[in-house]
Amino acid sequence: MPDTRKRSSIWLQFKDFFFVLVLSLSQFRLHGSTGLRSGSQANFFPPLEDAMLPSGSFNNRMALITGGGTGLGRAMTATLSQLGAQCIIASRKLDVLQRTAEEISSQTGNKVHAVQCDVRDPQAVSQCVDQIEALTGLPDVIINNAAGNFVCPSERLSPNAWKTITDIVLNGTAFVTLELGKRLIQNQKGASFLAITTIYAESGSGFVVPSASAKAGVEALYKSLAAEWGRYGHRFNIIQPGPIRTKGAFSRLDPTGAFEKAMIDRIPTGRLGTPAEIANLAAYVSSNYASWMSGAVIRFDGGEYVSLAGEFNELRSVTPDQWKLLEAMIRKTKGS
Ligand SMILES: CC/C=C\C/C=C\C=C\C(=O)SCCNC(=O)CCNC(=O)[C@H](O)C(C)(C)COP(=O)(O)OP(=O)(O)OC[C@H]1O[C@@H](n2cnc3c(N)ncnc32)[C@H](O)[C@@H]1OP(=O)(O)O
Ligand SMILES: NC(=O)C1=CN([C@@H]2O[C@H](COP(=O)(O)OP(=O)(O)OC[C@H]3O[C@@H](n4cnc5c(N)ncnc54)[C@H](OP(=O)(O)O)[C@@H]3O)[C@@H](O)[C@H]2O)C=CC1
Repeated sequence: MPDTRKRSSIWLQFKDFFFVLVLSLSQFRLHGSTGLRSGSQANFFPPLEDAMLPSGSFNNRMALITGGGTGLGRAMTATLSQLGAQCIIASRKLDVLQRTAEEISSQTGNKVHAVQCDVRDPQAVSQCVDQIEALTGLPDVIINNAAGNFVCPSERLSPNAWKTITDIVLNGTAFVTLELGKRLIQNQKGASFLAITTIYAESGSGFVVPSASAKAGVEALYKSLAAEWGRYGHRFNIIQPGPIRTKGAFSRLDPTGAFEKAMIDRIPTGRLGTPAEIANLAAYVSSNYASWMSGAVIRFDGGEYVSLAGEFNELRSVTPDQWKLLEAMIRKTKGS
């Protein structure tokens, strides 16, 4: 490469790096390391953080939460445990699971068990279910929450990148669901199955194509089993969350923090969701208060999906004075 082109390419790379750095620092200054930013209309929609169901709603019930050591799975575990459930949390990192289990158990007084399991491996899933049967018996509540994801242009995805995400999300959910489903059927015990997907499972989305494809598969799996396995006492439901700040999701989907403002601007309720809010919804769907709910797909996103979908929604930024002008122009039109 000639010297001048080499120098200009290095300068471009430096400029990109500098841009990302400035962006990240400005995000940090604005929001601190953990703070939530929100639009002014968020004042209308304050998040309630306390458990919604009556205490004891999950007494004598066993709940398995995959990916329960972190983020949303951790919040769901905390809520179910607070409501009386004995919880089992399962994922790859045993140290993380054990720390979460101890913290939640000590707060709620109800035992939380930590079981190591890579949901991509059907043999590991079967052994994990053996362990669960020995610890608590088969669960009454199963929440398939474990997932993997990162933003990446599809032309940069390797076959293994595709396989990794689809294995965790679609195959992992299928292995856990089928293994437990079969054993529950054999034992004539009913259960509530809940899958956590995402709003783009329905629309598809560029730059997260393996996740979108796998989550759509999970939704097909759960709707199909809702129809087939009701006769065995099983319910299957789906929650599609919009953006809720967790380290796992935001570090992989919005690494610089630049995307967050755009998300909040388009969410009609003016803010991100909170882990406690989705935990309350998951608890309700998994509880006997929802025993007539099966095959449901619940979008829980502050209105983000419809906001993205409506062709004219950008007109929100038109001011009252501009509307006067627009209306006058439209009224002046005669005929076609
Ligand atoms: C802002 C939020 C708004 C909305 C959110 C909406 C939806 C959110 C959905 C979610 O699911 S968020 C949850 C996110 N949480 C996680 O992803 C946690 C678990 N993730 C992981 O453990 C890793 O990130 C993992 C998914 C990559 C899996 O780790 P593992 O160790 O098994 O894989 P490897 O590191 O060996 O990678 C496998 C394969 O993928 C390629 N790869 C990894 N990262 C990237 C990347 N950023 N870009 C491109 N490719 C990547 C990696 O190179 C390997 O492929 P090769 O072997 O090199 O071909
Ligand atoms: N936060 C958000 O804005 C949104 C999240 N979601 C969904 O919510 C759920 C929770 O995500 P969130 O809490 O944000 O992110 P996290 O990264 O905190 O949670 C993902 C969990 O999955 C576990 N996991 C990953 N790979 C495997 C594996 N192979 N086997 C077993 N467990 C695994 C991880 O544990 P470990 O590393 O120990 O294996 C981790 O606890 C996911 O299904 C995600 O798709 C959907 C829409 C929006």
